[in-house]
Amino acid sequence: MDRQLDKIKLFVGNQQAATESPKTDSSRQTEKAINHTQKENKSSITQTTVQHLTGQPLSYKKSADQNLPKQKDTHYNIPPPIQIPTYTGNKPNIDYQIYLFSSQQVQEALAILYPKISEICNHLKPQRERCISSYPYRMPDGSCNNPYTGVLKGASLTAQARFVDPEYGDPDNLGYIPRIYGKNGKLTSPREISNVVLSTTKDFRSPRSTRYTLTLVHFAQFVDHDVIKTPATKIPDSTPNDMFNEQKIEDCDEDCVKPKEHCFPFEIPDDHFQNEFRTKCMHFVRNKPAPPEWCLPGPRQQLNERTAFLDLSATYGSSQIRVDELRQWEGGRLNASKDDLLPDGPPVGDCLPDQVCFNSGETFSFNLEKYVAVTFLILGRDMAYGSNLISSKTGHRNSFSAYADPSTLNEFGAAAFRFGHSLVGRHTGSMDRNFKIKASEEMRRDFFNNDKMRDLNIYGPTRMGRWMAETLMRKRDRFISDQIRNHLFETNFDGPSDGFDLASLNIQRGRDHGIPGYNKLRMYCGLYPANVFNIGPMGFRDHDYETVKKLSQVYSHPNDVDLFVGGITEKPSYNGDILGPTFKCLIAQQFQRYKEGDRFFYENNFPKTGFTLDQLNDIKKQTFAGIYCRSLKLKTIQPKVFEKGGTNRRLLCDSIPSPDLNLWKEK
Ligand code: HEM
Ligand SMILES: [Ca+2]
Repeated sequence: MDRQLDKIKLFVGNQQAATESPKTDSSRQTEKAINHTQKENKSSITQTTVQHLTGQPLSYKKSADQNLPKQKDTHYNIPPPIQIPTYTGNKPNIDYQIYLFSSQQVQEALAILYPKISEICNHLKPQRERCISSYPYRMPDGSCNNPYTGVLKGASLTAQARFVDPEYGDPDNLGYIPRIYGKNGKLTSPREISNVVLSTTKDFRSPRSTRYTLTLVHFAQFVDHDVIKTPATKIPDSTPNDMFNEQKIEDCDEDCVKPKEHCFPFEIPDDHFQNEFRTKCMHFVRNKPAPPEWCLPGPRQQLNERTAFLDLSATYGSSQIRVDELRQWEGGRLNASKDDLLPDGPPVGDCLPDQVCFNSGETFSFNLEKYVAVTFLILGRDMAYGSNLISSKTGHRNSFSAYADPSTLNEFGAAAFRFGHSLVGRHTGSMDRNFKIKASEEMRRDFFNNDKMRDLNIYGPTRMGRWMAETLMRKRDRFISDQIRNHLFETNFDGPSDGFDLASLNIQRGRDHGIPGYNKLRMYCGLYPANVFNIGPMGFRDHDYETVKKLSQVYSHPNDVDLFVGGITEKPSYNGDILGPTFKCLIAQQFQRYKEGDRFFYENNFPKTGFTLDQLNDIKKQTFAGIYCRSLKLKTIQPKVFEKGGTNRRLLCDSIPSPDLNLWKEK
């Protein structure tokens, strides 16, 4: 560890620390390499990049000559599903093979040095672990999945990709200023948009789906946490001996007009948020900028802390350190507490100050997942087939392409896959073994609170699992439950609300990331953009009249409509579908990339890294219901847990297939 610290000090220019430490051959080599690169690279990094990368704030006041983001040529062609990476053109003259930093070093260095990315950018272009293409397993940080065209494709701590170029608010479109201007001036406050377009009332709440259960909602959330986690900007601790500590930024709600560096607060109109706890300005911290590809000048990008691959990194962690921490080191098992819950962890997780937090890669662990099943339901039959996402019933099928880029896309994480926020209801509940309600409470008491998971008498995973499998989710529509739209992270349960609004955060997050308007992404998908606020052929073809009227109250031009708002308010493509066409297109393309960009995708027939035919066919027999039975120790469950009704009646768990572990015995 000490040696690693020394190397990291070296990155920040702490020469004294570097000379005092005992040097190994490799650290000498690294030092030499860094000096060499510094010389080589000086000319290729412009002043603009450095300013951009250090996140220098500019005033948010619009200058007189500030032009609106330039409109690019519109096109109606459906783009090719996979973008060929452009790794050839601008590659600076650096021998990347020299940099054999481990993923741990990369993580530690990034943690210390943010937001001073410019300083590390030249040094950290790691060839993480040396790639051996015959190594049969995934690397914990996702590196080396593609040893042919990019060893870091899809790896944790790389920049999120994009469908289309970002549109920020500063004249050079570099991202000092988030997207704050629309066609006719400043964009409306996210909270106002949320109040007008996305709110429920006491008398009107989103209707329930007639088919899909809450298991689908929270499994989709689990998938989301496997493929993306975008870190917020934090202040590195200035104490020289405690460089690993980062401080959360807490005071972003002081000034909405001239916000502090890294802050992007938004105005709150006259509503119940204005009370003794809150000012007129909602706290919001910008997400961390990511080192751009090859450290070349370019607009601000955002990081992904998770591996983009569907590799259960939410359970196992996205780095070697996390994986090692979570293992029992006996019998190939993960750590667990005595009740088979996750093990207790340090008080740094997402839990209340007086609670014992759980320790996991992310969240409660399942062992074998069928991601494909859920994409099928979310995307609908047409899109799932069209995007090569359907698995055959038996047998191998190669889908890997060395040119596919599996990185999670910014528009997917900041907008499209947040569609799940519309499916969330109002309660957390539990059911007894007869699937009768045992208890239920408003969800607002449960944010960061793990009491219900630990309460094995009334709630606990088993009873909550039954409740999720039996309870229908809300329809995906423009109504977001007041539990997350007014009471997110609330602490003052009985007095005036001091909660957040998740819908506003989604809108503001899109602007923080420079996500262009809804129309831009429609055009990317080959769909007609809306030019006027009506539902005719020139207008919002995929919306209903009432919704378009509301959009026109808060946006002065259709091009201004935020992607999250435009997508979440679309009508479903077909009767019975969950999504409308725009989110369907973006999510389908993302999942196609996850599949085709993953050398370890379970159906691939590659010697050494693939499953044998018997193993694969056995995996294909498994269902999520089986995982429910075994993980939650259930007696009965319906065979399709994401759905309810029809012929999908509850069965004894004994009749649901279990994996044959003999197939995995080393011979
Ligand atoms: C009660 C349920 C949920 C709560 C309380 C919740 C809360 C949150 C919060 C607080 C954020 C960060 C907002 C920001 O500042 O940008 C977030 C992000 C996100 N949520 Fe949810 N969410 C829930 C359910 C879901 C579901 C069901 C899905 C998907 C099906 C989903 C998908 C996402 C995605 C993709 C992100 C972006 C993640 C990232 O970039 O790090 N969420 N959610
Ligand atoms: Ca992952």
